[in-house]
Amino acid sequence: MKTSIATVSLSGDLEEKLSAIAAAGFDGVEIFENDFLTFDGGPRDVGRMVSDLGLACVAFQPFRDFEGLPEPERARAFARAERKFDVMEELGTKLLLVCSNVSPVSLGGIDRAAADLRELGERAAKRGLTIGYEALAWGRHVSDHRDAWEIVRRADHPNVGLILDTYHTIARGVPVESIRSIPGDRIALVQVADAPKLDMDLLQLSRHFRCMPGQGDYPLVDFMQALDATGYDGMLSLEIFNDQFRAGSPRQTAADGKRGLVFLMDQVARSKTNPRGRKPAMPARPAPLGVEFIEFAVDEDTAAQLRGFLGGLGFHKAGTHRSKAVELWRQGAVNLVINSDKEGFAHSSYIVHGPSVCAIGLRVSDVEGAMARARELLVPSFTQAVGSGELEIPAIRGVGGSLIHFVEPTGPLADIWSVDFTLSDDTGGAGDIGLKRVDHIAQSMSYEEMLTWTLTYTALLDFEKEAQVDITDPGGLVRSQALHAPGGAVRVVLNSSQSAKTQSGRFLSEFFGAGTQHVAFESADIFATVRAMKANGLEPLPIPDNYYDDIDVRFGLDPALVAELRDHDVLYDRDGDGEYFQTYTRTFADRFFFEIVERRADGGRAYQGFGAANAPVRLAAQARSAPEPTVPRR
Ligand SMILES: O=C(O)c1ccc(O)c(O)c1
Ligand SMILES: [Mg+2]
Repeated sequence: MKTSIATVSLSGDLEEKLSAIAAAGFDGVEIFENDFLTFDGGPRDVGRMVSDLGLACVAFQPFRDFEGLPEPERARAFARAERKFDVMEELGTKLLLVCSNVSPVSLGGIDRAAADLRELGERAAKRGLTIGYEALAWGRHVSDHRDAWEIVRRADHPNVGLILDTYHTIARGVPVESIRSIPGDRIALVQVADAPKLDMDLLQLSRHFRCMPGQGDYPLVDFMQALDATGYDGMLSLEIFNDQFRAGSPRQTAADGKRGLVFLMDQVARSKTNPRGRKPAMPARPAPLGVEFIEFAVDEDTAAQLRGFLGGLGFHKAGTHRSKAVELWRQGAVNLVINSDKEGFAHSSYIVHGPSVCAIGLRVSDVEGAMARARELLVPSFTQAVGSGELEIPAIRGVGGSLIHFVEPTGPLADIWSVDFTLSDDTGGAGDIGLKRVDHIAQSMSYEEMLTWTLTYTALLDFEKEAQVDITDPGGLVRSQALHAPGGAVRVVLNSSQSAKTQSGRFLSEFFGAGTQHVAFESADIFATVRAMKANGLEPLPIPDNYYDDIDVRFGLDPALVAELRDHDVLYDRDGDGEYFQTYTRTFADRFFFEIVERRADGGRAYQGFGAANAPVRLAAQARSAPEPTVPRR
């Protein structure tokens, strides 16, 4: 598969865009006219920059409002086209993208449009050039690729081809199956874009909200399967108009684009109907099986405070690292690592962010497969020297430069603890409070990063996206994207906000970047857990009475249950599968906090959400509440 991307998809000047495109490993680039017009150099200079970077110049675009015009506009359109052909000759590109006319003076009529394209094709042929015709979803008379194809077919000229764009086809609801009857050799170029399912004007949606494959909701796998049936063997070219990307890092956006295309073609190769018999370029997505550990970067002082906090939460020290200032704390199946070593990754992370979650360990079905996918998907891996006899646990870079380590149920990575740690079941603390496992991990990031991480998690591992939700924080809106592994074995919630005043926003600005903001543990009996936690001197986050008065009527709950919720500062939610109970600690060092949840099942599977309806109550309570006094009272 050869890949390309239109310059309009990235921020920066033309030079920055082109170098980002080359760095992400694309084969070609579509030059957007605006990027050319604003460039301080001639078309030959642009052509040289493109070829020096090893890129092919796939197309020059867009050429607007051409077909079906009356005179004198028609003659002027041909003159304009000749001028574009001059530029293309110097640029070194063969293909001009002609998008369907939106002008109110255009006349319509399939044969008139076909005659115009045929004449333009004839003129292009004289210069060894080709034109490709694309139906814009908001075209005046042509807004459907089936009509565009009929025009191209009737133009019947070897230098006139069809351009397909996933956005225009899918946004308009044109059946992708209609692509299967188009001959692949008449398709000049295929543009690929994803988009969120939003009920809005198609032009506005296209110009501001397109996104990389896998970041939106469009059925691109179906589109590609239909395309494969045509025999099309040309470039897949990203054309992504997106306000965030125009403002973001061109390198990050370009890498996201490449990652999205690689993941898309991986899905096509793995689908049952795979008309071209494509072979997957990497192993299948490994399943996340559980959270093996959470590692905290601290210094000596905050390590002492964290021990006290975790002790109050019922954790006990269960091991000491053989060569580093690292401790393992445990409860149920939860492993927490307190790293106060003065060297290595955790220490650098502490220097940059302060006390923080610096790494997460995920148990996955295939560590080698995860690392192989990471390479193909441009996710950087991480290694650091380990002591002799110690395990090297494969890792990739996660959110905010933190690490995601991978372990697996069998083989050398099955038991990481007995290798690097001296294990001692010194219960130390006040005793178990009933925490069983990590239920979910919530990470805060900038708005721009949210799409990057949604795509990275889902492309790399078997995570499924849930619907995005907006949550009100006293400081602004927070957008939340949940991901879950099969059976809820691992759940990750990504939060971001454009406001610097929300909890998510403050997390980023005060602590230098994105990261894990809270970890939720599962209890089998949340009320008993809260009582045990209180007995240890750790008070849950106080929840206002108004909340309980409201849920009483909202869910029609038993008054005894409402009283119990109120007494324990436990929040409540219910979905079609069951009930959810949740409570929070205050924040530790103003940086991260913990949640305790209980998921109950009505019948089959348990409640699946995260209590989104309760999040505003929690956020407001946190905004009011002082951080946890660092060492809990005993
Ligand atoms: O938004 C536009 O005008 C526009 C231009 C060229 C394209 O290829 C396209 O898909 C949209
Ligand atoms: Mg297009």
